[in-house]
Amino acid sequence: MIKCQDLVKIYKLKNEQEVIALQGLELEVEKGEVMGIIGNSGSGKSTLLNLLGGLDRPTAGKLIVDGKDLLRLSDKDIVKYKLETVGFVWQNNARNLIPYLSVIENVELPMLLKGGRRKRERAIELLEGVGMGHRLKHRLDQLSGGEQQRVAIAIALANNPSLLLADEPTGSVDSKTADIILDVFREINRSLGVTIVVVTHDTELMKKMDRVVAIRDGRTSSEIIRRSYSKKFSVASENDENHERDTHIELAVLDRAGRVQIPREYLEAIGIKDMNKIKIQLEEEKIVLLHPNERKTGSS
Ligand SMILES: Nc1ncnc2c1ncn2[C@@H]1O[C@H](COP(=O)(O)OP(=O)(O)OP(=O)(O)O)[C@@H](O)[C@H]1O
Repeated sequence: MIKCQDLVKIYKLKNEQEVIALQGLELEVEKGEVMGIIGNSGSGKSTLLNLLGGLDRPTAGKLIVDGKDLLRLSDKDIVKYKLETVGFVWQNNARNLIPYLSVIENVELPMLLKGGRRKRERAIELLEGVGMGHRLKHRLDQLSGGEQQRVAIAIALANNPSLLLADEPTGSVDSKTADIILDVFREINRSLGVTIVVVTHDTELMKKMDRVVAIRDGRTSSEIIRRSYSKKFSVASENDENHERDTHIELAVLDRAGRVQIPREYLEAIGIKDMNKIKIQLEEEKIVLLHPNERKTGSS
């Protein structure tokens, strides 16, 4: 569904300076996955979401979504892509909903823009699907935060997108509401087969994703994969016991040049700080990383 290879995004600032927001990001997302993206502030999460959503263009690399090459699409095709292939749910509801329209009119609007038919029936169907069938005539300020998010999901689904992108969809609601929103995502994923990519800081939300990809400094650095999911897609071997702690495994991402990003905490645990070299040894079937002054292997 999504293939990013060596994806680069450089923002040019007015004073001629450049910001490298993504520097060779690698990511593949299967059709029908529910995937999370995590990362520190400034790591490039929103930049990635904007590129996936066709709101901004990559600087270099490869970005294919649903068979469309986003580096090569014409401006006209990008408009079509935004209307037909992707749906967005933002944290900020002012961005999701038009305040002076009713709930049902908000859901009808994207269909109107696309020139679709059966708008009213489909809008009702969608709103019932997200548990908002009883609030059709309400306006934005008459809904709770969680209700607004559910309407936002219905709007995002209006034109039957194959990809749903959500930026911190539970960022401004309590944990119970966050749970309900996540259930809505799961349900639409199951019933409509929509691929869902969610940027989140919410650790509870992360636990419920098939896969969570961590971005560090504009690169994919590691992946946390649910065991049931890893079995389904055979991405990792395992000798597991069905223990709560064991339901996820973490894999570091290895790019085609053989680069791996090692989490700072791991480096600091072996005394590596402000250094640009590390000792690397091959031991039987293991690659061991050591402090440059370490003489014999043992800790890594
Ligand atoms: N329009 C822009 N112009 C210039 N620089 C930008 C622009 N948008 C983002 N950046 C920079 O690109 C880098 C990545 O930003 P991005 O917003 O993608 O990070 P993020 O991981 O989403 O952060 P946060 O969690 O704080 O939203 C940052 O250094 C940011 O300052």
